[in-house]
Amino acid sequence: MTRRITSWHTSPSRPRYAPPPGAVDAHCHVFGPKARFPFSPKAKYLPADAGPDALLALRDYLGFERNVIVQASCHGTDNAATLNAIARSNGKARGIAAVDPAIDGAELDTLHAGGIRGVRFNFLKRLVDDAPKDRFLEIARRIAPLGWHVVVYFEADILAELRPFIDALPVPVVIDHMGRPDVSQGPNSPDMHAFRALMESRADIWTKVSCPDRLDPAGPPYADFVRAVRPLVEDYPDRILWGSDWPHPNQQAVLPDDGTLVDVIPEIAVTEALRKKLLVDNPMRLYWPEY
Ligand SMILES: O=C(O)/C=C(\CC(=O)C(=O)O)C(=O)O
Repeated sequence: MTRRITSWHTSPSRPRYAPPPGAVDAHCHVFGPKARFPFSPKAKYLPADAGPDALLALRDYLGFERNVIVQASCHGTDNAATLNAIARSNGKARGIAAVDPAIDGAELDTLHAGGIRGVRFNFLKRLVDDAPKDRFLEIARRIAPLGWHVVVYFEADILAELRPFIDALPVPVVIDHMGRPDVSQGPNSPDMHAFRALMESRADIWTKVSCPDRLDPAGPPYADFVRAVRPLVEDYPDRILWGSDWPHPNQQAVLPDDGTLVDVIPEIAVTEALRKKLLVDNPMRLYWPEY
């Protein structure tokens, strides 16, 4: 693995849809820059640099005000690149870390001071070597006093197996990309039923209604994604978040156009009130509760 990959569009279109003032892109990443923030020896992909300058420029270009930067697996449990990007944002970014179970209280406090508000548990076998549930539960117990939450990333085929683990998490839970359902099966598919059962199981589970590019291989205008996801937005308006997923790790086969992704927002959240919850009120409640 030596060739560094570019998974993002270098000249995305300008979206037709203008997000409301204060809009938050609640799922994005940074890669490096590698010279300062080397990738993990265990990284499953080796991306080109996609650092804070590019992220913040894209934020402005797309009409957003804030970012939630999620530690990408290529940086392992060294959160320095994510912390650097948060520090560069002038208070307009917060983050989600990946941590080792051995992390001590002082290190957690340092992460909190640097803008981290949760940890991510990644269950995708192509991205991580192991995902030890018992150790993840230990971490979740450790972060509870900080008021943090956990972000869980998995694919639909392991949701049933993960349910006891998710049920046992003692802090709020955010599910990435709705647990990657097969959206081509529509809004009433077995995947969507299982996911809705999870959303019903407790009041503090949230989800990101994001990544049409990953979930809908038919591509723009992502009609299957819109058909499957719109009812979810309407049924859980206070527990949904949206994220661009820039720089789209591993999406180099078909580079997603970020402007087109933003234009999906009014298709899944069809009223101004829903869009304000999705893009402003909900992420602010979770990531900037002091406002
Ligand atoms: O960020 C995403 O949504 C998805 C990823 C990458 C990732 O999560 C990581 O590297 O940590 C993926 O599916 O390859």
